[in-house]
Amino acid sequence: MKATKREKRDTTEKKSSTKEEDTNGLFASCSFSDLGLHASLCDHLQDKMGFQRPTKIQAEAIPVVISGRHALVKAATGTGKTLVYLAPIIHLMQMRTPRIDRSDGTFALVLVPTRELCMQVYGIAQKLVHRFHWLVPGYIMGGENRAKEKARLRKGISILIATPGRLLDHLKNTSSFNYSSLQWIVFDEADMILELGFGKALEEILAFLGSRTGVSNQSGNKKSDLKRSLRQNLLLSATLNEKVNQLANISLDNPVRIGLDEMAVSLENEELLIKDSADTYNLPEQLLQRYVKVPCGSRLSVLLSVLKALFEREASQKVVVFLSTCDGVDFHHALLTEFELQVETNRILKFLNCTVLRLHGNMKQEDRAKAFQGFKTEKSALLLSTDVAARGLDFPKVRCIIQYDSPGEASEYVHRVGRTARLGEKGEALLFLQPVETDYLRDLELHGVSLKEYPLEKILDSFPLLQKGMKNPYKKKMVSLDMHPWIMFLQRALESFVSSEPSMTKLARDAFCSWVGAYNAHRGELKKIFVVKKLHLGHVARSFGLKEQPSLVGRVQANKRKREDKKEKLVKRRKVVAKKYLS
Ligand SMILES: Nc1ncnc2c1ncn2[C@@H]1O[C@H](COP(=O)(O)OP(=O)(O)OP(=O)(O)O)[C@@H](O)[C@H]1O
Repeated sequence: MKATKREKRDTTEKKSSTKEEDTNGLFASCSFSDLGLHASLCDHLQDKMGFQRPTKIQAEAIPVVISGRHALVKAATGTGKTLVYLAPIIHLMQMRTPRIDRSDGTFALVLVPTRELCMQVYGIAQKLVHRFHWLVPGYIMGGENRAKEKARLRKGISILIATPGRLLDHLKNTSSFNYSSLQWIVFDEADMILELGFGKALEEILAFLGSRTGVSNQSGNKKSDLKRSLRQNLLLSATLNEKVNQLANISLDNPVRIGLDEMAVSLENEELLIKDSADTYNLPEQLLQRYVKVPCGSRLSVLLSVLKALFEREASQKVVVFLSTCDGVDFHHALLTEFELQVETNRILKFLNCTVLRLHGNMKQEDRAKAFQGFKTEKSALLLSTDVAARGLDFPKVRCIIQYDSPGEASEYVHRVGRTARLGEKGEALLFLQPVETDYLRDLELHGVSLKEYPLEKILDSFPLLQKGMKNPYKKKMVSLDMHPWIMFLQRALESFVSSEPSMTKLARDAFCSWVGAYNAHRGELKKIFVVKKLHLGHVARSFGLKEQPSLVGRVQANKRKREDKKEKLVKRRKVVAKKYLS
């Protein structure tokens, strides 16, 4: 007898799931339909999206979401948390009778910290509603055209993905935005939303939408005859910690805790309390985590050498380098795109032979979107980014994460490295530290993260300069890394390249000044590890290919003025908005 399509699929599923369970233990042994999801949705997940089985976190959390309970979900990066909320919400929405119509307004709201994540979640929602054409996903976010967003909101968006600032803007100013039927609020990367300073905005948003009960300030005006259901709120992140306590308490009602062990959470005076002990983070087991100790003056040459070694080892691969500032991204992007090196007499070669992309918050929205999509689809590329790419972004097949500028808190480290080794894939991460910063390793260890040392000498010795009979003094006596012949050669070439082009020199100077500012902005305990006064600013300048240290005085004041101007403009704008809203 011929096997049916579903039987054939079941056999394939069994085979692939056994393999997956053997290799990484990430997947559950049940199927999506065992979790109670609608058959069409399960078929779509399997046939069109290639998801044969739920991951363990999906198997545990999806039934909870279907049950209607509020939930707090903590699970490692790249384990499929987006589906944890989107699949059951779509399942519940498609079941409603009468059918949801877009004119009924928004039923589910997903709040995310960044524009790129907003686009990404929207893309997944679009795929998941494929067989339920009456459900309309949409997004609103900073940088987009407000008038177009207003028009989309007027037509109706059933599943709305939003960044908090822009959502608040529409709640205040778009009267046609109908959220009277809102049933779900999801805070994806909840801790990051708060870290970005959106705490007050979230409180205002919840005041508009009704925090736990689902009684929003529009509920009374509801025109549709749909039955009002109770609100269900969900909070998710790989690093849920004590910082989300307040948000959890105003938004969640007796939540189910998933991935947070009993010891890490308590109930005090009816208030949920996530304790410091929740700060131990799970990282993908297969992720190779290393650090490299580099004196400040050689940082740039070592970065370039590591990148060259990576792309020469495997021409086709994707690498992300995290930097602390937008100016830093711009400078390194220009440098890595244009820098050439004379390897032999009359032979000049491009130093890095790969596509180099950049991403940061000061770029125009269309350039940001282009870079984000570009890095998603490229088979081989290098992405230079600030922390806008650190959270939630799912770039396929990223092989290596380099944290050239150190992250702040351990949670930032976890999310940055989480862009690789996703869903059981291989991945490696490299953290740059100066000798005076190595206490940071201890800080990471307190959060359950431990790193091995990277074999830098071996990599540097492999470059051609040494193979041509040059002596390596570095090998014989323990002199500084700055004296390694390859590093000396490269540093000279970099300095002459940066000084030969005025535009490049300007980029380097700006990047230097911003870097010092960012270094000085470390908070709390980290201020004791990253101490500007311990740095030799001349060596910092060398790490931007500058022969001399630029003056910081005028710039620091100019930056301060710029910040103050910006603040003033913001206050003015808020006043205008408030006036409009109150009148
Ligand atoms: N059941 C599944 N089977 C196969 N692939 C899956 C499954 N669930 C999710 N994925 C894929 O796994 C990848 C990671 O998913 P997702 O981005 O939701 O992870 P995450 O846990 O939210 O990560 P982060 O914490 O970094 O935001 C995505 O490419 C997604 O398409």
